[in-house]
Amino acid sequence: MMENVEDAMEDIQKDIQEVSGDTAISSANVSCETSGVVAEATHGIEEQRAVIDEVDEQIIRLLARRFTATRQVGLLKAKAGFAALDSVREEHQLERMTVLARECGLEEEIAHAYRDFVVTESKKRHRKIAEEHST
Ligand SMILES: O=C(O)C(=O)C[C@]1(C(=O)O)C=C[C@@H](O)C=C1
Repeated sequence: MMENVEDAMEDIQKDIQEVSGDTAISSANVSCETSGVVAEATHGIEEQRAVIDEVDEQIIRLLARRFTATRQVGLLKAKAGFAALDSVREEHQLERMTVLARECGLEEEIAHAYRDFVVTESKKRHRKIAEEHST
């Protein structure tokens, strides 16, 4: 009887060892998987940030070019006494940018927000140029 109890205890201890060993192995696997996901995410984010930096640089260069062109338009408008706003031109721009956004898979509201920003800023500058021109 005593032997049986001892045998039973031994079996239980072996079971505990097996279970805790398995748990250690599976938690090791989980932490290995987790570090793989973290490494992949870190690498992927770095790659995309390089793309973002390149795009931002191009956008700033293009914006500088656009504002140089609109400044010339502003000067010509001021000389000729034309208004800063040309609503027909703005309507065409809106239609064109809506089509472009759709073609590129860009949300229309982003294209419209961009257009609103640049056109509003360029009109502010036109008005300032006109003021300077009249004084
Ligand atoms: O095309 C013009 O007439 C401009 O003055 C340029 C611009 C623009 O920034 O694109 C700005 C104001 C006008 O209402 C329309 C367009």
